[in-house]
Amino acid sequence: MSDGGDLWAVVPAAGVGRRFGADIPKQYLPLAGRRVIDQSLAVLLAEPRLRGVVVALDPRDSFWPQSELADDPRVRRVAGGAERCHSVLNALEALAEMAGADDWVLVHDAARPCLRANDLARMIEILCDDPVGGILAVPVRDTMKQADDAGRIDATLARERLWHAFTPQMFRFGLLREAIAAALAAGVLVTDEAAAIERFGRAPRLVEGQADNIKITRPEDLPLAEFYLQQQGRIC
Ligand SMILES: Nc1ccn([C@@H]2O[C@H](COP(=O)(O)OP(=O)(O)OP(=O)(O)O)[C@@H](O)[C@H]2O)c(=O)n1
Ligand SMILES: C[C@](O)(CO)[C@H](O)COP(=O)(O)O
Repeated sequence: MSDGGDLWAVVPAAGVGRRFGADIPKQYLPLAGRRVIDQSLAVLLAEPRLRGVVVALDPRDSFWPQSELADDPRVRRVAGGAERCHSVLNALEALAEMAGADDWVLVHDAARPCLRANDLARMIEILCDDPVGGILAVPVRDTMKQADDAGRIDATLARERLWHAFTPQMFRFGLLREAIAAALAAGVLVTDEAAAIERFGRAPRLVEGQADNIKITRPEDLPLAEFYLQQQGRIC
């Protein structure tokens, strides 16, 4: 990296895919000739500045050994935790043996296989000189409503300042490890890394990316991801 620090990745992949409802965890479903997780890892490992990846897996995971990247020397595995934030912290603790406090870490969901290499490269170039770090994100396009407890509209939000937070989310290793540990110690189960950084009074940068960097969450997301990967010419 331009400042002399190294770049690492953490991939949370220990989820069970409850909302997807498949008979195997969604990160192991077939997608465009590979598996979801291998699509996501392949984009990261193709980034020449990346030193290594720590993948957080369910300790009961029996699917990982079949991954085409399981034997890649740049990939280490660690046990995930009950929630995504626990999995990320476990991976950061494992990374502590290799990463310095000022190294950069980007956290990318295994369930986001459509990340574009040029979005990743541009995000790294923009953030590597940033004093805080930031996230890949997309501005909201629809009018956004806030619901009351009865399922009725109780506010229309000013959408000009609303963004969808995606991954990767990229921060300095020391700051990120401390921020997530502090959030968990306070009982705050942050759903993304930026929320932990915000709790520290820092303002992560929003880096606009492509809207096709979707997270595979529900069944209808898989054919959409297949279409997006076809559009990107990434069908194997
Ligand atoms: N305890 C957990 C939960 C989730 N994840 C990972 O975090 C990413 C985003 O999480 P999500 O889409 O919520 O995945 P699941 O938790 O599997 O989905 P669900 O909530 O529907 O069970 C996924 O790559 C998932 O594997 C993780 O590493 N550890
Ligand atoms: C990290 C994330 O993908 C950013 O949008 C999202 O918060 C993950 O949420 P999930 O409920 O763990 O899928």
